[in-house]
Amino acid sequence: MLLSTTLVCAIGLLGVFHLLAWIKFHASNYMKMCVIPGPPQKGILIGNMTYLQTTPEKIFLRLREATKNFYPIYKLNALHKCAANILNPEDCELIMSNSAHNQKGQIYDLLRNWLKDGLLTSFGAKWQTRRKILTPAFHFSILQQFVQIFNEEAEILVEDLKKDCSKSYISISSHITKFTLKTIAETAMGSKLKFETQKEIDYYQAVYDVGKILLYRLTHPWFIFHYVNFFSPWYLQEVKVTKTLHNFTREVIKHREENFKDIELPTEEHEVYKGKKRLAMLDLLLSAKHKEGIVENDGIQEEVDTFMFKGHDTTSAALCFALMLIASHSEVQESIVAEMREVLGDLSKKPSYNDLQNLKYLERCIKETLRLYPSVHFISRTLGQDLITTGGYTLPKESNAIIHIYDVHHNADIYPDPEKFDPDRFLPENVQKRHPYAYLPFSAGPRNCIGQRFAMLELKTAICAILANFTLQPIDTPETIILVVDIILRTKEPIKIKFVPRS
Ligand code: HEM
Repeated sequence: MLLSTTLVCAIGLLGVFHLLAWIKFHASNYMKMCVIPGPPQKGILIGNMTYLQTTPEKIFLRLREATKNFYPIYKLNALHKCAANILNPEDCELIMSNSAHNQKGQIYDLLRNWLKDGLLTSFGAKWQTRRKILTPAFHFSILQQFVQIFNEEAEILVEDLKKDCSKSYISISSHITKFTLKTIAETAMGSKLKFETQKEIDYYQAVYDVGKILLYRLTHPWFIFHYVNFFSPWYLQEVKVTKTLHNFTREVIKHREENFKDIELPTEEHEVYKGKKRLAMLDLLLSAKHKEGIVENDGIQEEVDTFMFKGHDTTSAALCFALMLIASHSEVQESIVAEMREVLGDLSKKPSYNDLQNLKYLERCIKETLRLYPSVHFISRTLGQDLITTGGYTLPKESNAIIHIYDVHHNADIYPDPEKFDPDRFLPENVQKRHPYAYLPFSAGPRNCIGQRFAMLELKTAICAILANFTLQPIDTPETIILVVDIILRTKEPIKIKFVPRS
């Protein structure tokens, strides 16, 4: 009896010590960050939650307003956490170039039910091993093979658009999302989706539903925290949708693994590059599992889910914005088509990998699209050590830093007349004049986007296929769309464009 009472007391005391240490740690971080300016708060706990608890379009505007008022840095508080919001290239560099700050910020907890601990969300040794396994999947010889898939899927997209082009406009986002989802499914998992079977339709619906749930959590920031999320009205729906997503990818992996022997995996690393057969990213993971035992089934699933998410939503948003900008700037559209004629000879020719590399003007248009509308408009890190910003503020170890890529890209001192669509900003001589961290659509430093060259090729292929078949006329324009905060930058309503068949 005495022993058990002593044990309970000891555990209780330990708990109290832990709690005190935890309070001391957060209070000390809070005090250090107090001096950073920021929007008005309502007490320590509520902080800026009410400032951010409004509609997604108003949150978007409030963030821009905060940038205007507090540049180059401001703080936001929620519960016991304080985040520094970083707006200038110099501080971005301090954080992104230093691998001590490689750990993602708390906001990524939103994604953990779905993506678990995949390449996007993991850090440390696990992230390093996975990045090493997956990097060969983006070697140029593998990307060369993917161009065929991009062309096949772009052709299906064009056929889809042809069915609707007699209408006065097409709301493009569902067409484009299907294209990018199918493209990533085939390249990442070796799986050709048609969205005809019930399982595929359910998966497509689940990808859509999970986006809505994540947006709800993002705009009700207390639900970002796991222990609070249990009380979210969407929690059970999130569990159900996540199960559908996981069941689908688990089955695809199982099927691919059963046929694993037929896939002719490379035996040496250099054979990955020489392989004549199309290799899906999943094959590299299966190879790592079977040959080296360095990744388990759960690990493979984390990565497949991560690639399905990161590989479709980002490119879909970028393609929608690019098409809107091209439709709204007829002179740019003509110049892209003129370049296509020059490089391809005949507009109906499917571009090869080399053709795509030679479409330099189109590349500048895509870069400028991603400047104006960076699909990933913010990223966040947990700082691995104290950091002193260029303005002299100390950001303590373990505090969160949010890098607002959107605001860096819209800074008038870096990009004069920042709302103007001007692809020539990306002429080499103009790029040279800017700070290397002034353009961050794919992030930068060790945790940059592994799929950036993949994305550029996919976007170019789709735009070529569309412009070879249609002239685009504007319905929505940069002036009429309403941008909203989401994990990915989106418009409030799907973008509308008129597609006129090219004679
Ligand atoms: C226009 C298209 C794309 C944009 C704008 C984009 C942007 C980004 C950004 C900003 C990051 C850093 C995220 C962070 O630090 O939190 C990132 C990471 C990542 N991206 Fe992309 N991405 C695009 C396309 C793709 C594609 C097509 C794939 C896959 C095929 C992909 C896979 C990933 C992965 C796996 C990561 C995590 C990398 C790591 O932490 O090691 N992305 N992307």
